[in-house]
Amino acid sequence: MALKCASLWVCARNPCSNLGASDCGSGNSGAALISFKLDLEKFRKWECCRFGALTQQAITPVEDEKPHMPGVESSGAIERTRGNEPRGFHKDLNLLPKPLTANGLSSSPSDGSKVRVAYQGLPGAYSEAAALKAYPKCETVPCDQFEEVFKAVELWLVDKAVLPIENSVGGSIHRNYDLLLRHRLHIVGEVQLQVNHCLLGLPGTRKEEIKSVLSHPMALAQCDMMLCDLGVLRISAYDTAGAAQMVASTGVRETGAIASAKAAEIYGLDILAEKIQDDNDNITRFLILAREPIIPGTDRPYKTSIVFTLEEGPGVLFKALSVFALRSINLSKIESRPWKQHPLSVVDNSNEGSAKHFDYLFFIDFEASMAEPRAQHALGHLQEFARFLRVLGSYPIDTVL
Ligand SMILES: O=C(O)C(=O)C[C@]1(C(=O)O)C=C[C@@H](O)C=C1
Repeated sequence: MALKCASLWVCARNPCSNLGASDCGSGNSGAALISFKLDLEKFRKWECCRFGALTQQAITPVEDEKPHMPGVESSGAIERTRGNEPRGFHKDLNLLPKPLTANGLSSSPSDGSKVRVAYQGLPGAYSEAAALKAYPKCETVPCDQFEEVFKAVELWLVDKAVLPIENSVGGSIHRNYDLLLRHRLHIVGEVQLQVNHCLLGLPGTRKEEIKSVLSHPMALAQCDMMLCDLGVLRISAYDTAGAAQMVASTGVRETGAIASAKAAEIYGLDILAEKIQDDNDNITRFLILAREPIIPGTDRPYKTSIVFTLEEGPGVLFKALSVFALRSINLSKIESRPWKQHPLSVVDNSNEGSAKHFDYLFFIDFEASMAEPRAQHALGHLQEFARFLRVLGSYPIDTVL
């Protein structure tokens, strides 16, 4: 039976409606949210639970719908997209795709001929490279803000979104953890990307002339040592490619940008220094999001991402994590975020007065597929401690850099 699971939500103990709409979904009324007791049998059979207006519309079949699995089908995706122009070729910037803005979100969606993948930033951003690693033939759609990346998928303007979630040097991108919870998209894949930063400047500039450097805060943090050595002023930009474009358009020789070699090519800048990140192994992990979850298999290594909250009490987190240890399931990531709808608990202790505790959401990635009984049992067990539990996605691990 080929069932398509439109959404996999599990709300334990507290019904979703108690969490507030923004914790459970994207501003739709509580009626759009379904809470159900985790039924392992149904879970096993991938019983379908559908809700939300968007999922009722027909999906236009698209070419190359499956994420590209590096090493499984073909490789060299990013190189193929670089084109044949000689380095330094100065393209007409007006011909580049314009980022989506909140207004632009009302324009018509894909014609169905290609997978359209939204990302935050301008052409030449690392997020675009991540989209092309996952879908080598996709049409990439730049967006101004992360929020617009989510909206572009929710409003059917694109098929998928690519979102940076953590970096091996800079750590987690907290804003994107919060957005994952606020929206109802599903994680359908991940991309690990080696990020090699370059210092870019106007053509003919020498590195010693640079007095200030523009880039995304993550990129500035990843190149901290080099920036300290240069003794330059750091200026934040929305994305690395946007920083390169700004340097190209303002034409100030003393201002450089940290961005990719591809951004140098697109915006006609010189590469003044290469591989300037503090750690040579500078890897950013991106998530691929879609309106519908994929049906997980067991044919290759899978990862499952969940978010939950716990009751207050000694050892509760220890018990929650033990559900994975007991089944030899490896955890690859744990992140805690303030539970914004419920930031503080007041606990009355008659001897010592009342105490306030912060309430947290725990995001966990574990290395098992939801198609495996051990993963289903672990979540059934976790439900005994969790006040709220949601599966964000079960998807193939990206094993090729
Ligand atoms: O600015 C870009 O090029 C991005 O794709 C964003 C981003 C990030 O958010 O971490 C992605 C990869 C690098 O770690 C630096 C910046």
